[in-house]
Amino acid sequence: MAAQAPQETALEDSSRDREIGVEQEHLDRVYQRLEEKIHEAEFLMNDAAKRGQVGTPGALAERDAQVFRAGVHLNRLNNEFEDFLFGRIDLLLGKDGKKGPDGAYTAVEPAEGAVREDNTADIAETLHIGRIGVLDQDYAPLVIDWRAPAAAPFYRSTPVDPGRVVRRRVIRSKGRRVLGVEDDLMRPELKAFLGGDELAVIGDGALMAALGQARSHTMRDIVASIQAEQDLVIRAPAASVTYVEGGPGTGKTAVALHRAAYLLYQDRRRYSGGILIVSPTPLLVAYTEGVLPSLGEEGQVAIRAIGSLVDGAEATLYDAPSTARAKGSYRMLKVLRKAARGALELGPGGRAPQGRPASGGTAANRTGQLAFGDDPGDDDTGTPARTPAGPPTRLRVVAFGRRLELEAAELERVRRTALGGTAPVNLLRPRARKLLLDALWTQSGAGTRHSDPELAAELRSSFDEDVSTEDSFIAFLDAWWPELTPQAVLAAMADERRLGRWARRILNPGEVRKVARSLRRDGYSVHDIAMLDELQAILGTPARPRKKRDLDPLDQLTGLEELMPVREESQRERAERLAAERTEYAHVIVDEAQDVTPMQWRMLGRRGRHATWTVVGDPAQSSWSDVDEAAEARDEALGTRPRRRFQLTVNYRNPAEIAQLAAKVLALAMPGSTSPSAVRSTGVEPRFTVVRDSLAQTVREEAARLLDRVDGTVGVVVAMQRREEAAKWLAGLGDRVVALGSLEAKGLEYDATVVVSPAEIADESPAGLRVLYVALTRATQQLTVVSGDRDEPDDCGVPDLLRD
Ligand SMILES: Nc1ncnc2c1ncn2[C@@H]1O[C@H](COP(=O)(O)OP(=O)(O)OP(=O)(O)O)[C@@H](O)[C@H]1O
Repeated sequence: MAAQAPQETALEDSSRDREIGVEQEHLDRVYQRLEEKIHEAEFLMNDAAKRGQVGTPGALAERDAQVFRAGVHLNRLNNEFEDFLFGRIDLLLGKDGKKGPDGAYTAVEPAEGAVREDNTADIAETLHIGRIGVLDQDYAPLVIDWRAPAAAPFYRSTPVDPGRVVRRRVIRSKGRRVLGVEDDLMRPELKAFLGGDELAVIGDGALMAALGQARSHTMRDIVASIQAEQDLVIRAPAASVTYVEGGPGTGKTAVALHRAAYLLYQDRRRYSGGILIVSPTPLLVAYTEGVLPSLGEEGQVAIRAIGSLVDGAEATLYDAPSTARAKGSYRMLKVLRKAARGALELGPGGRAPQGRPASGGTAANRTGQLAFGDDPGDDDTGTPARTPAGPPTRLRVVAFGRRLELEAAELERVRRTALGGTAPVNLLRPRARKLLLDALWTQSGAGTRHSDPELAAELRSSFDEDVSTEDSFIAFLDAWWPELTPQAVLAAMADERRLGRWARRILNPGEVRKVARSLRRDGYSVHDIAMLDELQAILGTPARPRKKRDLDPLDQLTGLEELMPVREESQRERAERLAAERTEYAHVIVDEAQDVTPMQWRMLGRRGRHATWTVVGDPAQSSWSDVDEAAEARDEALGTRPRRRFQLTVNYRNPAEIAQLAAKVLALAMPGSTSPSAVRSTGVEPRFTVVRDSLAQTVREEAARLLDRVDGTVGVVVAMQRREEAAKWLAGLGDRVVALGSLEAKGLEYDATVVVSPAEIADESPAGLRVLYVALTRATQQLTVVSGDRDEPDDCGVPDLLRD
């Protein structure tokens, strides 16, 4: 942390106070203006409400639009009131005298002669940067929105390439009080004057101050200290695919979130189609979702875990690595295609296999349409405990006074014909119905009765009408070609024998057994969610008549029903409703993209068919074993859109001491790759210890020790198989400490971490070394490694994997 130097002189103190006073004055003006704007917005809303429900439709439309705009504005102002102002730049005169829409001069480079020959210059423009823009009564900028072009130099300017910036200042405030300022000089060689006084320079680096702060359970925004290489990504044009790679702690997640806010600001209309941010775990969603509201967005951005992308199903279970490999790979696609068609033949009427959720889980329960007859039981063999009810094997109807009958073989032929091609199975039902009617018509012989085509057609149509309204025909069709749901097909795959049939020559018998067994559990894994989504695409959703929302007659009159929810719903409810209704997005941001499996890429691809993309990841942290197959799937999902690649190179999270240790594992996991350079050092080396009395006791003591040493959070990272017991080890230590499995640690960070048995973590999956690399890079200050026997620690407790 950038503590104040003890030898700071009284003179320095007084110039600091003076500069704080200057910024306080400005902040007071800004708040005064904000209050005026809030009153304006409130007045607008009240006034519009008072005008009541009278007037022409046009006037009512105008009223509602006004209420809508005022509501959004008010909400924003209220949200942004805290720590509103955070930056300032002092600039030289620009090349031309042109101003942009935000009232600031647009030139990036200084005018000739802006710096005098004796290396002195005058500050020609001062801009304050904040979370949203504020203009004064004369439309001069009091605060520039951080996403506006005029704010870019605040992030981009460096001493090597300063542009017009002389001094860059970060302002720290709480509520309405300015607490401190930190300056960086971009042109240290220059003597610059502002209003006749020499420009003051205070403090020693805002970035270091930000990085040293204690961590909480939620992420903070980094608007005040975005670095130049990060800013390039945040402001990259949205066209096509922006691909960002960088090691742990380089700010990929932070950059992705700020980019969402930036894109919305740049082109709100275009992104009203929604921005989807996909995170690997609900833990990471919870950690990051607070960042966006503080960036001034209200609802167009959905942050979802990859296991929560399918409505009505939520991933709560983990798959063993080998099961996950089978479920996530492209091979599963072929299995699902077979299963979707095969499931038709099972027919309705039985009950869902044991173990699927009793409510909300199986299609049978949710839609009442379908349940399968057999139950795999819980044993490893997957032997069916009962035979399926099966589809009906005979169709009997009476038409034109004759009894007609289709037997099993004929029905099978009709089914095959109907299933030909690749159309979604559920959408083929009308075709199957037509083919059945054709077969019955042929059997009736009625087609030969008339040579006149018009009469023949009439006869056929009345035949179709008669048969298809007959109760026995309707019941048959429902049983023989039921509408399948993804959940029901997945439930059908829980039967090992059946899955073995559908997966013949695609999965090996061991995989079939593991996948079937995993599908008999109560709940879903992230991989199941991608399978459900794929099945939805394979099955298709038959069109249904749309239910009309109950509308106020006045809304219908004005045609403004879309605006009404603003008055009825909170912003959050509205955002949730929009997110739930949305299936495709205008921009998709994928965080931790290195872990996305081929099947998951297909799921994401369906949500961004017409989208632009930001894909953020680090191959060295990938927990997915077949990196090439995932890359192929990613390329397929992103299509042929051109890619723009960025690399982030600086590690802002880990101190050098921890980064150096993690680099040893990186060298094993991905020989030849370079680690990002750590930006700071704490002087505290990682601590190594071995199990003393018991693993539980040792870990507990080490966690308690770290809780004493840091102000913020402590994370205890264990192999996935230990995560439940680890939570018990920490009981009673308070909520600053948490236990998490290695895969859950992805993307998160803590002040200090205890990594328990590197060997256990590394041995847990084929990508184990990369998972260990993730585990070792979570701490912002201190790291303790606890070794068990399996780690083969040396005399100093250093495990084999972490030795030189
Ligand atoms: N410019 C910055 N100013 C202040 N803090 C920053 C900056 N960039 C990154 N950080 C901080 O560094 C930490 C790491 O950032 P982030 O989690 O976005 O990294 P990441 O690249 O996604 O890491 P990982 O790959 O390990 O998940 C966060 O605490 C973030 O706030």
